[in-house]
Amino acid sequence: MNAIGVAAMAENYQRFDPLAYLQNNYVAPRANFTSEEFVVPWKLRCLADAFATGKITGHTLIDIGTGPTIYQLLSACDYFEEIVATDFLEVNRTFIHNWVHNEDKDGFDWSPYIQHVCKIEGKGEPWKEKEQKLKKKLKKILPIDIHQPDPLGSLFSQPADALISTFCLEAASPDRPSFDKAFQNVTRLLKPGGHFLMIGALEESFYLAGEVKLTVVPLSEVDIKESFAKNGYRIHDFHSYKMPPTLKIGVDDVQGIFFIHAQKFA
Ligand SMILES: C[S@@+](CC[C@H](N)C(=O)[O-])C[C@H]1O[C@@H](n2cnc3c(N)ncnc32)[C@H](O)[C@@H]1O
Ligand SMILES: O=[N+]([O-])c1ccc2c(c1)CN[C@@H](CO)C2
Repeated sequence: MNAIGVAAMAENYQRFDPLAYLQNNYVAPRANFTSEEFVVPWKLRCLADAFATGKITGHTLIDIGTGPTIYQLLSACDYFEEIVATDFLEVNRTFIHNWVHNEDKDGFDWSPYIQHVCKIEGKGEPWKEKEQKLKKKLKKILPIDIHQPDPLGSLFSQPADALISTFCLEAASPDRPSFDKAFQNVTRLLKPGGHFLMIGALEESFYLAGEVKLTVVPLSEVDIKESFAKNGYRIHDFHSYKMPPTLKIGVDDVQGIFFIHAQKFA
């Protein structure tokens, strides 16, 4: 592991501003719910369709690098008893805690996301019911460091039934070797036969989150498929989204987004 690069990354993340990050990525123009040509509905569709297969289910789902967002858990909450959110930064863990416990006076309005997911899931579920269900299942919000051999430390003994991770590994690693090592580290958190859903950035080298500019490991579609294959996964599904010029708004240099559904060999 590139200890100096990882330490520099950790230092940089101390200036990560959750609200700025949310403003950059989770409000218009990127969060336009009128068409799946926009990136956020595209991401929600990928997740809703993956869980609708019913193949991804169990007791515990761990979200690796939750950040200040919960959209990635909305379709999962019908299929797991317990959802574990994790993040490197206390400011993000507190952000999620405040949302779960309705203490988020200066929080973020996730209702358009919850309403959209209820609509595309087509079960006629009232959005406030889904919101309450997720809050009830989000039982743990833990510190994590993907560069540690045991990312959750002693906080988590038995492997999880499934993992989800969105924009974390490539955005938290200083270089490709560190990314590959982090991939191995998080794979240890998943039981054999468990499913892993990942959403991430394609060919991105930086992103902004307030005053700070974070470096990102540029990944191609081949890179990410290779990472899963060489770490003992079978790829069930892969989709990619090309970022339209209208959504290239200066907050990063992302070229596209990938969605992958993989299963760890038993
Ligand atoms: C680009 S954000 C992704 C947030 C959210 N999952 C989403 O979909 O927008 C990257 C996240 O990785 C977290 N992170 C940074 N370094 C990390 C590390 N060493 N281990 C785990 N997470 C880390 C950051 O705190 C941040 O929340
Ligand atoms: O278009 N989006 O919906 C979207 C959402 C989150 C993020 C990006 C794009 C690109 N940058 C990553 C950080 O590496 C975070």
